[in-house]
Amino acid sequence: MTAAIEARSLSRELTGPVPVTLVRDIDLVVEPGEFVAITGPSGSGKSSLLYLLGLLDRPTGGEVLVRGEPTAALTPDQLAAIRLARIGFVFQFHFLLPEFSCLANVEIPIRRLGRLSAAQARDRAAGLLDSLELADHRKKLPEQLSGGQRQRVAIARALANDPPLILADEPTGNLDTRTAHLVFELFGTLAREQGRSIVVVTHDTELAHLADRRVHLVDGRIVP
Ligand SMILES: Nc1ncnc2c1ncn2[C@@H]1O[C@H](COP(=O)(O)OP(=O)(O)OP(=O)(O)O)[C@@H](O)[C@H]1O
Repeated sequence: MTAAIEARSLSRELTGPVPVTLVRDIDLVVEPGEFVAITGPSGSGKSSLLYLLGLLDRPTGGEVLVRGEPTAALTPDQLAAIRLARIGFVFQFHFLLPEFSCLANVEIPIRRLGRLSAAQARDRAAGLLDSLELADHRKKLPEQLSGGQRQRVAIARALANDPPLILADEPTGNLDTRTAHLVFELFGTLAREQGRSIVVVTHDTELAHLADRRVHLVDGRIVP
């Protein structure tokens, strides 16, 4: 099986008067349908690794392969095209557009992809919200929802491009324990039932146990 995403000897250093190593020598393979949690203390490099896997940052050593394809030689436009086609991002802060309804927040990125008519885009956005049990909240503004509901809208938006890979950086950092569990269970469902690969950064080791596998970072390295 071709890995959804793979890191080979991945390193990221910042040069300057005091060089900083964000991640060092990371080898990681994430298979289709696999749900992986990246854990580790604050400052251990979790976000840095996720940004590299998401092609939002470039490594200074090693490489990232998407579906077995090397990415090192690609231009910024080519990297953006891969992100658009293959990766959905979820962040700690939902970044929903406050003046638009939940439906519009999901519909707008679908329309930007330019593949569907306005009516089809609206139907798809509504379907995504329904599948995340947000059917009753389509017309509401983000501020009218709870934190967990808002994060579910953000996940629906991340699914706009039907990505085989979802990368999430502390998506439950703002949520209470019960809601955080529900969000992790949702990721598990997206992996098991829809075959998507999910990589979630969390400092919460209990939540991480809801993933199929845990990768623990200390000082930018994977430790057993
Ligand atoms: N642009 C930067 N300049 C200098 N140091 C940086 C920069 N970005 C990250 N760092 C440092 O690199 C290390 C790794 O940061 P990173 O955000 O990846 O860790 P993290 O495990 O996600 O932390 P947290 O759980 O606190 O979000 C930290 O020590 C951080 O201070």
